[in-house]
Amino acid sequence: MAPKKLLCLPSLLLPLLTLLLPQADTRSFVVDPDHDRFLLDGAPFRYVSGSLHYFRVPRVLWADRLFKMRMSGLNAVQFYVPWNYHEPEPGVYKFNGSRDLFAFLKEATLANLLVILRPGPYICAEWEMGGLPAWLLRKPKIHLRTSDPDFLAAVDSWFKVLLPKIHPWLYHNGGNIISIQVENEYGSYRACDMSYMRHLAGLFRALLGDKILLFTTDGPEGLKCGSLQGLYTTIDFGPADNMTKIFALLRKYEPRGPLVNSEYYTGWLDYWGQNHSTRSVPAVTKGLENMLKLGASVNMYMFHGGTNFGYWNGADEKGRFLPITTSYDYDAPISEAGDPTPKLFAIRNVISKFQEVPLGPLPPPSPKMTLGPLSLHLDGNLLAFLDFLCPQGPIHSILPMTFEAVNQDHGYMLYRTYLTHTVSEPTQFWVPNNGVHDRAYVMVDGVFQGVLERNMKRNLFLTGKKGAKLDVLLENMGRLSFGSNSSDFKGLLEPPVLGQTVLTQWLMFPLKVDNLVKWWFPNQLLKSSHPQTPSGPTFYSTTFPILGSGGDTFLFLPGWTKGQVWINGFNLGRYWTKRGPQQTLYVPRPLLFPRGALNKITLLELENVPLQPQIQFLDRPILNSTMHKTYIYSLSDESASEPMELSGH
Ligand SMILES: CCCCNC(=S)N1C[C@H](O)[C@@H](O)[C@@H](O)[C@H]1CO
Repeated sequence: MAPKKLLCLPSLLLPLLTLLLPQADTRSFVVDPDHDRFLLDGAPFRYVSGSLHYFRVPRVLWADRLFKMRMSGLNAVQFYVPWNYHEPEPGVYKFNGSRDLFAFLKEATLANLLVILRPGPYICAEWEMGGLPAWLLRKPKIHLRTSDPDFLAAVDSWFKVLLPKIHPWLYHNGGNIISIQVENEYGSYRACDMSYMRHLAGLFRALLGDKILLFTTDGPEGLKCGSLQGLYTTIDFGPADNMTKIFALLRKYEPRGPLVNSEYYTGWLDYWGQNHSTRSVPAVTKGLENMLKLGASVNMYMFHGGTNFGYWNGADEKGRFLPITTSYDYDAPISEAGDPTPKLFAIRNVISKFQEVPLGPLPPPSPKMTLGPLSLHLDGNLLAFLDFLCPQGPIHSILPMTFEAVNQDHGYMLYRTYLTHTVSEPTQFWVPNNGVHDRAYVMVDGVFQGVLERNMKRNLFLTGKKGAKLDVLLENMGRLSFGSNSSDFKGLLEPPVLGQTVLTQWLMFPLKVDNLVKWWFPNQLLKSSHPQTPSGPTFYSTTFPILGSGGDTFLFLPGWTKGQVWINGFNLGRYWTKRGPQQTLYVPRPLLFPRGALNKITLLELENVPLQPQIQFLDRPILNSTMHKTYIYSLSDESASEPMELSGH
């Protein structure tokens, strides 16, 4: 829906008003190379922008977050468009509800914020597969982010749907989008395929016209392969980097025009199993002030981080596979729960030295709610619900198949085989070539045997009788979102080995866990009386009313190990209490039914539950639990069963 023109005014007023308002054909946002600045409608302009990802914030909270950004003194908001969030299957497009990109654009307009749009196709962002759809990997030999014809065909098809919808929102067409980024830090990717970048630039020009400012963003080391003639070159760096040196390097690629830092890091991302990341207020504000003094335009990454709900977190590879946490708080100026922080007020103070900030106070932190402890009851082992989790039945194959090969993009898949001989002595069970992507929960005849984990836990020992059922639940912990030199396929990538026997003849059960939680459990009048061995993948739940008017809250799962949480059918994301550093999950108030109605919480605990299966809702987050162990896997030792513990407290 294009922005509404002023067509509803009485006809006598319209001619007068249109004389006063800048007309679409006089609206412009351009580079002024003679004065190293931007011009907005012909007047000198510098943007002070912040990143907020609509796909990490419930739609009902978009206006609140954008208002707080405006009140912080920002005049623009920068955000990505994740391709996989909007095209879940080839040719199936979703722009409704929490995916309504155009409603978000309208909210940004209402907040009086200009927009810097970054539609990819790759976005990184610690998002699942960097925003690329997993269904691309159904062609296993595809070369992502290159001029591979299969990749370009999918990219063209997507952008021929998206970019015409963006066109009316361009600033010179009456919208609020002032610039658009092509790809994302392409110079950090190994391919350096300039025909790919030229293809994208041509496609963007063909679909968006020749007036919109197109740009690239790269780190200092990526400018060579990331920049392209005809696209304005911008750079990204953080508070600890040498601004003078980096901007001097940028000038080699963009000798004239405004200096632009498209990602000034106000904080940083968190990985499960690593300590919580922070960036100090003085360091962030000092760097910001130095850039503003130079007249640079700056986008702060992130200004509000939000949450990786569901299965949407990505991962990095730094010596080993590192999944990103559910919280994307990022130590950003606006906290994950939407609260202004001291960092926000310090940044607002810096901005006020250079340009007007809106008068009036920032809204106070939102009301918070505490509740509990609440006891959860056992619904049953995951295996007890297999018929409902995989209604179409299993797929049979001699060798195990990947998630992508069976069209299961996210979540969980059960692999089942039957022992062809009895193993009476504890016998090593492992998957060659680090082939568990990413975590496996192993059962024999329904009895939990333990966990295998990519890079971290390569084998376990088990016994079993001939004909026993060997079940391996595979968890996809999120596909690599950065720097991956190969496609991150998920599942059992190799046939497992038991002792000296390569196990073949597998049944694959792609599991629709969200459907079970949303549609089957709520209709269960009587509690299912499944045989209970409360260990391994197991569902627990309870219902609860909120007290008073409720508020934002933080789910705390003391003693639980690792799993997934749903509240009223909404997939809140992963928890991993045992590994940290995140110990709580943000629960936005709008997810909870008001007083008088019952809310339902369901947990899928993958390993072991506490003696008291209880949960609590706290009024504050715990994101920085000191890591009790720093794990490292000795890459040389293929059969190492346990990672070495580098430090214990
Ligand atoms: C560990 C390096 C992860 C690579 N990502 C980097 S450098 N970043 C640049 C990237 O463009 C952005 O999307 C974010 O991913 C950001 C980190 O938050």
